[in-house]
Amino acid sequence: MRKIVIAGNWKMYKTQAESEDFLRGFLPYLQETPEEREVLLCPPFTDLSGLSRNLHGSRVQLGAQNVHWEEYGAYTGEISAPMLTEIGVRFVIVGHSERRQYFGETDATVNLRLRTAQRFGLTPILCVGETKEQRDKGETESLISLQLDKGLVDIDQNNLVIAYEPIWAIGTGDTCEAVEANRIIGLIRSELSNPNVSIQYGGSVKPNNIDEIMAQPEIDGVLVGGASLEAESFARIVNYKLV
Ligand SMILES: O=C[C@H](O)COP(=O)(O)O
Repeated sequence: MRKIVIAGNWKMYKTQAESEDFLRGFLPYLQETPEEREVLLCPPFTDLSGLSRNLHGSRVQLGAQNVHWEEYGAYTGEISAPMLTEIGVRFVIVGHSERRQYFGETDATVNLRLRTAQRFGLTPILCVGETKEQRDKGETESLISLQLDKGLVDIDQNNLVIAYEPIWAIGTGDTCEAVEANRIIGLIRSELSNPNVSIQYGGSVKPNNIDEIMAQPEIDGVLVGGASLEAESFARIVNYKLV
């Protein structure tokens, strides 16, 4: 049985005080959320401890936006898996296109981070996706295959979420057609040894397109950036309607 995982990736937004404000507005909406939907917030590192305390006893899980592959060491600016698990973090985003684009993340380092996340009991969310240029050249399928082949070496597919995020759809308002996202996610699934891995769509998911996206049979959730920053908008996404 594939799980529905709906995650908000706050990227580099929200101070600790702002994150607490968000929570006060957001939590009441979860009374309407069907039990089987897993709800996840991935805030900046500085918000994790405070949110972890405030989320105690709630159904919202916490995710980090990155994790280093070593358990500890002289790696200025990085964060380790035990530091995250100690404060109640359960998920971690790995290989987001912004990490690949701005911080030199490669499929090889993505694989190292995935391995370490799993070794310490975190569930990684592996992000894959193509640029506009790669899509225009017809390279989408081969590029994603390569990202999966290299990223998933020796990875346990029983403790994994994948997010398909076409880079041209991130933060642009230019959502990938739901049917096309469904097609690519179906292709991703066909390359996995475990067909029950939850596969999310990410890229300009909004309250006005969530119902159509979640109506697609291959799509098991969403990874939401901008629209997860405001309580009411993320609540509408989490409480999507079955159409
Ligand atoms: O991780 C989330 C994605 O990058 C999507 O961001 P967005 O919803 O602002 O397009």
